[in-house]
Amino acid sequence: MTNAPDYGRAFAAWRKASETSWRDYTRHDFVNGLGDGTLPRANFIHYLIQDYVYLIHYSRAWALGVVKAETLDEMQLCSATVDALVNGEMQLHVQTCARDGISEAQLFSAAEEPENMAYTRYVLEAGFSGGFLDLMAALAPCVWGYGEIGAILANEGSSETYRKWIDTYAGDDYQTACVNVGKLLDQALIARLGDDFENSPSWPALCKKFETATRLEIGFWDMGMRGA
Ligand SMILES: Cc1ncc(CO)c(N)n1
Repeated sequence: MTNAPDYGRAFAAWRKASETSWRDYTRHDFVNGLGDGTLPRANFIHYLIQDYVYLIHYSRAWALGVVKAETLDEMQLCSATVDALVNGEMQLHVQTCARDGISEAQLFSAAEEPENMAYTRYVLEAGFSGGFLDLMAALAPCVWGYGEIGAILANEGSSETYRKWIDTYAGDDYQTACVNVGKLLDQALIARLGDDFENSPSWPALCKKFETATRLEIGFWDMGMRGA
């Protein structure tokens, strides 16, 4: 069993507060199928097309972080994340799909599954109606969950079939992004809620947003298992 990664204090606290959902997310059958190569290729491609659409809206939500930020550090983290998503992670999707004969135009215009729409619109709404921390609590399970899953599969995966996907999330660039998000979130929480942020009256509502987004990640994997 791989240990929890060290992405900081907020990560450890939120992860623990959502323990059961977090386990169901990071140890989902879809994840196991990526690790041992038993996930059917058709399910993977359907997932990847949906994930491309997901990342479009997820990038918009990080861009909203630039709007909601209150310090230059926060603006830098959010704008760097938009860059990493749009110019980095999404290339995996474009290249992998291109090898299966799916063009970028097809990816961009793919019909969005309800589970996909529910997740990204939930995150955007958390940002529209709330402050920077509300948005971050809803954005965080995506970043850190795939970081943890990448680390688990790099250690425990037994197949080469989905190696490129695994390496994207287990790799240094992505793991460094997880650590940087963790550092900045710890700072943002301390600046707004005080050093003892886990005991602030605002904390439970943030935990709830984190867990809701985690449940929506489980729904996203369920969608992937169901297939097209
Ligand atoms: C649904 C989902 N969650 C997290 C990530 C990681 O960025 C992703 N690409 N897709």
